[in-house]
Amino acid sequence: MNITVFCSAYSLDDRYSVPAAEFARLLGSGGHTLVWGGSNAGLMGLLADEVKAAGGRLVGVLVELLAHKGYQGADELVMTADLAARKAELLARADAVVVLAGGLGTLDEVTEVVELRKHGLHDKPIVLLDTEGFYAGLRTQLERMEAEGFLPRPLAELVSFAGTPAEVFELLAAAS
Ligand SMILES: C/C(=C\CNc1ncnc2c1ncn2[C@@H]1O[C@H](COP(=O)(O)O)[C@@H](O)[C@H]1O)CO
Repeated sequence: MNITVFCSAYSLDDRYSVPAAEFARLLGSGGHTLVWGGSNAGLMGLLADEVKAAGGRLVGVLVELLAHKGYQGADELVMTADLAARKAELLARADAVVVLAGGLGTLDEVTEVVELRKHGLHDKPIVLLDTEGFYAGLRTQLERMEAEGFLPRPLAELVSFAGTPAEVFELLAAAS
């Protein structure tokens, strides 16, 4: 399975880096391909290192602006002209999308893929790894949207939340 992952470009403490590394090892040892932003920065670089060490394949989707941060050792690197084209490529290449802890870049990416799913423009599963309750606030906001009529479809049809890296793969298996 090609799994597109969105996550922080910053180095984070063990609360986030340990589950991210565990997730990466499960991805690699499961014979999956990591599709990601192609960077060696922060959690993105850690993820790629661990997937590679576990025997997984790496497909990086870079944008020209950040090409100097490109990960050395990816099996495939795709260069896109701008951030919008990169987001489209990251989704096009995905069988599923997994979101680890991240900042505004990650939030932008997850919002877009959920919005596209809301409109029926793709049906790829989207799973957020809710490490340390990092996405509790986002989940509360989405549940309020659902409860108060802001969503045309049940929230459960748009996105799932996993508590552990292993649960991410259970949810992906159940969705396929
Ligand atoms: C932080 C630094 C460089 C950032 N380089 C990036 N290279 C590739 N992809 C990136 C980069 N920064 C953001 N992204 C994308 O957004 C997500 C991470 O953003 P966040 O704000 O940290 O959550 C990630 O999924 C990427 O696709 C200098 O060291």
